[in-house]
Amino acid sequence: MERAGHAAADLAESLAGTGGHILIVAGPGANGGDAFVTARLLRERFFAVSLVALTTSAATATQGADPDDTAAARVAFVAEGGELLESIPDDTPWALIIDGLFGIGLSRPPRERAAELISAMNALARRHACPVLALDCPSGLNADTGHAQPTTVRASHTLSFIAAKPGLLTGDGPDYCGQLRVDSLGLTSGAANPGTTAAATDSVPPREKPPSAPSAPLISLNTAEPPPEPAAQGHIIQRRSFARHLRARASNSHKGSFGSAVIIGGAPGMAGAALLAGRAALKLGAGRVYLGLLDERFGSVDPVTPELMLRPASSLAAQTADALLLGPGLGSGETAQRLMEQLCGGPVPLVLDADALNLLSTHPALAARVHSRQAATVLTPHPGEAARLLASSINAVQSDRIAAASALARRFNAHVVLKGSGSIVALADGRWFINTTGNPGMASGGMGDVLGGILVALLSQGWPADEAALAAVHLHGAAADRLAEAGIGPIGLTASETIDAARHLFNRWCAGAE
Ligand SMILES: NC(=O)C1=CN([C@@H]2O[C@H](COP(=O)(O)OP(=O)(O)OC[C@H]3O[C@@H](n4cnc5c(N)ncnc54)[C@H](O)[C@@H]3O)[C@@H](O)[C@H]2O)[C@@H](O)CC1
Ligand SMILES: [K+]
Repeated sequence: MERAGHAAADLAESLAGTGGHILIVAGPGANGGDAFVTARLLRERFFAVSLVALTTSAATATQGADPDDTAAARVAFVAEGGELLESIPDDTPWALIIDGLFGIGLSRPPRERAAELISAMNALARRHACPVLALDCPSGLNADTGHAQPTTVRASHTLSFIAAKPGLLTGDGPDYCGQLRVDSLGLTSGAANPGTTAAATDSVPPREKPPSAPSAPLISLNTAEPPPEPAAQGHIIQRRSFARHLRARASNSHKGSFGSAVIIGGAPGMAGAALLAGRAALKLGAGRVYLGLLDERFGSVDPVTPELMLRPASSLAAQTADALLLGPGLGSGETAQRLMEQLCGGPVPLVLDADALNLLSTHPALAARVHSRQAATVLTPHPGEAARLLASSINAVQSDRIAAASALARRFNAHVVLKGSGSIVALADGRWFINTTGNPGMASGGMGDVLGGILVALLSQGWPADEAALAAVHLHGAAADRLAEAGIGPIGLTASETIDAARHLFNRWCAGAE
């Protein structure tokens, strides 16, 4: 706690500037203890500190993880002349607000005085345009799941202690955390050095308790399935998670060296989805890309990308493929269903996206077939598709994205990419990863098709499906980030632009240029 307070005071000092007034809100547990230590240290550094405690009675400060430490921190603050205020002083021009109300111990929605303090912190930050530093986790955000309560501190900065928590990185987490820093407090070796950002350390700590609540809605489709067990440890996707496959191409290679990707989709009116996936597969290095369109009137050439080999979908069912993507614009008619039945049993890696996932959710025989596949399967649902697959609701999925992705991975014996802010990759063996690349510009039409195309391209080039899923998600987001940095997004970022940026970045990664 003392180390946490020192790390927080250092960051607070740099955020507050010189001589400003700092408001600190302290809760009843160890997060509040961190706040008392921070407050004491900032006073020692001559800052004007106003500390408001959720409970001003020391007797109630005994329920947290480390009650003795919290009580001692409170006593030390008071002993050095600090005052516990009942309410936030009016008319103070705050230079910084520090949220030490709740951390990982939030156990219920904030109500009454707790909710009032959170609302006041948010309102004062807006009024004074001052930064808000959340200690460990913004109060109101579930640090395990990334689910934010209606009343949650909207921090501009979050200093997370020891390691990043999964809920800071997915779902509502990134929006409420602002800039995230992780300080290991010297307690872990290697990656998580004090002051590093979350992206510099790839471990997120064990989930301390089973995912809250989702088990009932999430597993209602198959009651024989055991409730979701949290994996021992998750990871943040880093380039090193898949770097062993990033290599320059041999000079002595030909298009057969990089495999054939087959993409099936593009029902009438939805050819665009399949074309985007095809173009992504081509530009991310598949040797040959066959596009099986259900809309047979579309013709045999895409004039924009004549390299794509367009065929009637039915004729591609028997085509030799090294990897298969089923779903972009597939529709849900009988033809789509028949194609899925035909192709699901094949011996090559299979990516199921979009309408293919919807068919899976409504046809139990298809689901059984996918579960028993010998070759790898990757499912790439967005939260709505995940909810349908789990016979659940989008809210339930979003309230614990890691549990939802892991439940799908178990149910379908597949690797699962649950898309959205902080995409989750849950592998069939139980490991899970959070992706930290990407930006809101990716919430636009065709982005999912591009991800599917990148994925099938890597699979056709022989990448193992687990690392292909990690790489595709990470690259897709990194490409969009690169475009946003250049002002091509986040507003108005298009899926097509993301394909070209991903190609550029992938070549640089493979050349070891960055
Ligand atoms: N575990 C460790 O090794 C470290 C923990 N640290 C701090 O300890 C924190 C965890 O401490 P705690 O386990 O005490 O948990 P918290 O301090 O996050 O909160 C638990 C307390 O809040 C109360 N509470 C929870 N939800 C509430 C609600 N909605 N309304 C009113 N009261 C509510 C609980 O009854 C309990 O008293 C971390 O987030 C971090 O800030 C740091 O000091 C660093 C080291
Ligand atoms: K907090």
